[in-house]
Amino acid sequence: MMDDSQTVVYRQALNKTFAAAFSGIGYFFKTERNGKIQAAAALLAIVAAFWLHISAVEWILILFCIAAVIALEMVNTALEHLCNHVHEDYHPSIKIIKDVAAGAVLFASITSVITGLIIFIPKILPLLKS
Ligand SMILES: Nc1ncnc2c1ncn2[C@@H]1O[C@H](COP(=O)(O)OP(=O)(O)OP(=O)(O)O)[C@@H](O)[C@H]1O
Repeated sequence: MMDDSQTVVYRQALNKTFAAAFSGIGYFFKTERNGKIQAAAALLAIVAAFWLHISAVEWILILFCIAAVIALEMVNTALEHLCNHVHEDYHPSIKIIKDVAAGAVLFASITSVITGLIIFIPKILPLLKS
C-alpha cells in the first residue's frame, strides 16, 4: 500500500510524464510540415466519415489508420532529430535509419489510403449517380 506522501510523488511523476508527452505532441503539430499535412488529411477523413455515416467497424479502421500514420510520423521526426544531433555529417548508418523510418511512414500511409478508398468509394459512387 502507498502512503499519502508516496501517492503525491507518484501523481507528480505521472503529471510530468503527461506534460512531456503533450509538449511533444504540441511541438510536432506546431513545427512539422508533415504533421500539419497529416492533421489536415485526418480531419478530412473524419468529416467524410461523419458525412457518409460509416459503420462502427469502419470508424475503428479509419481511426486506427490515422493513429498509425501520425504516430509513425512522430517517431520518424524524433529519430530525425536524434540523428541530426548525434551526427550532422553524412553517415551510411544515418541514411539507413532515416530511410527506414521514412519508409515506415510511407508504408502506413499507402495502406491507409487504400483502406480509405475501400471504405469511402462504395459510399460516394451512389451519390454521384443520383
Ligand atoms: N546525415 C546523413 N547521412 C546520410 N544520409 C542522410 C543524412 N541526412 C539525410 N540523409 C538522407 O536524406 C534523406 C532525407 O533526410 P532529411 O533529414 O532531410 O529528412 P526529410 O525526408 O527531409 O525529412 P522531413 O521532410 O520529414 O523533414 C534521408 O532519408 C537520408 O536518405
